[in-house]
Amino acid sequence: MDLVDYYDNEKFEVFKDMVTGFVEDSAMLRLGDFFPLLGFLDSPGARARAKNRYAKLYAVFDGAIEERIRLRDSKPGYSQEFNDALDSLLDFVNEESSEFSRHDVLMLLMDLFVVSIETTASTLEWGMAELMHSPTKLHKVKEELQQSLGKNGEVEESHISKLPYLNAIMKETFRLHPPVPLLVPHKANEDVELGGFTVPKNAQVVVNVWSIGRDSHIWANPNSFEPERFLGSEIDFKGSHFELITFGSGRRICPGLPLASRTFTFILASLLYHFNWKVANEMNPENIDLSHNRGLSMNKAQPLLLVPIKV
Ligand code: HEM
Repeated sequence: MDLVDYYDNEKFEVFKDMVTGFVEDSAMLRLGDFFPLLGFLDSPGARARAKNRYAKLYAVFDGAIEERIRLRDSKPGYSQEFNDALDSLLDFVNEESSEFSRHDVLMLLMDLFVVSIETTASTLEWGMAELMHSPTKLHKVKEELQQSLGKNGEVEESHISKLPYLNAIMKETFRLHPPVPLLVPHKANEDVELGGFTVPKNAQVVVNVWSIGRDSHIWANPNSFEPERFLGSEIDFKGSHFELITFGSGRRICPGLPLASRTFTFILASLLYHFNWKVANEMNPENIDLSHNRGLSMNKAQPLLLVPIKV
């Protein structure tokens, strides 16, 4: 399903603005959602703005589904012209006694495109920014790639598990820059004793993974980007090491974890193996701004502007 035309920059920009605008407005909304008492601090109109953006995104996906259904209906024996995820999902809806509806397809696509794009893109931007800011680490990962892939190789998924430094960079990026810093609100099913406190039944529980990632009782030099800390370490982000739960843990752990981690490493490896990079506007890499934006989303305050140089 093509929501943006790769060669139509304008259409791409419109869609990108819709997604980023929706995420920004939702992040602003969240203060009152997480801490009801602080709801009065929420920007007036933010909820209405987010609703409006949501409605626009909804219309884009609804339109794309409608168009595909029309195409399928107009061609008897439609032979899956696109043969993509949307075709498979619609086939599934059409199966006899299927409990999966067209509305479910729409919601799934919204999750896939909105939740997954922003989170993965944000961590990739942070990973690149941290590496540009630390030339020795950048050099180290490029060397690892060169040694593993040789001179004229192609990055394949099968290479990734054999690149320990690249994997350590991913974990370090997830630790320092979790794109969902407070996870999503959970509710206690029953009274729970936790670290000497009682969490009463039905209490809303907010987990601050951002501060866990920067806790000096857990991590040495917590604010510093040091992928080396993960070399030879068992700590992973798959939900059983509570010092690194960027994707949550337990039953509601992010279902996109396998896709996100593969996408992160694959794209980062490809960008670093095939290109050298310099910061735009002749800026010294040491001066890259590494601050987060205001609000509760953890995007970079200033977008990272880099110029690729083909290797
Ligand atoms: C770096 C990338 C990502 C991060 C850090 C991330 C993180 C998270 C977190 C923290 C949650 C809430 C977990 C909780 O309840 O405690 C979540 C939920 C979710 N994520 Fe992700 N995510 C990422 C990418 C993705 C991708 C690629 C997809 C889809 C392909 C995805 C789909 C979802 C969905 C559908 C939920 C809701 C699950 C539920 O409510 O049971 N995420 N994610």
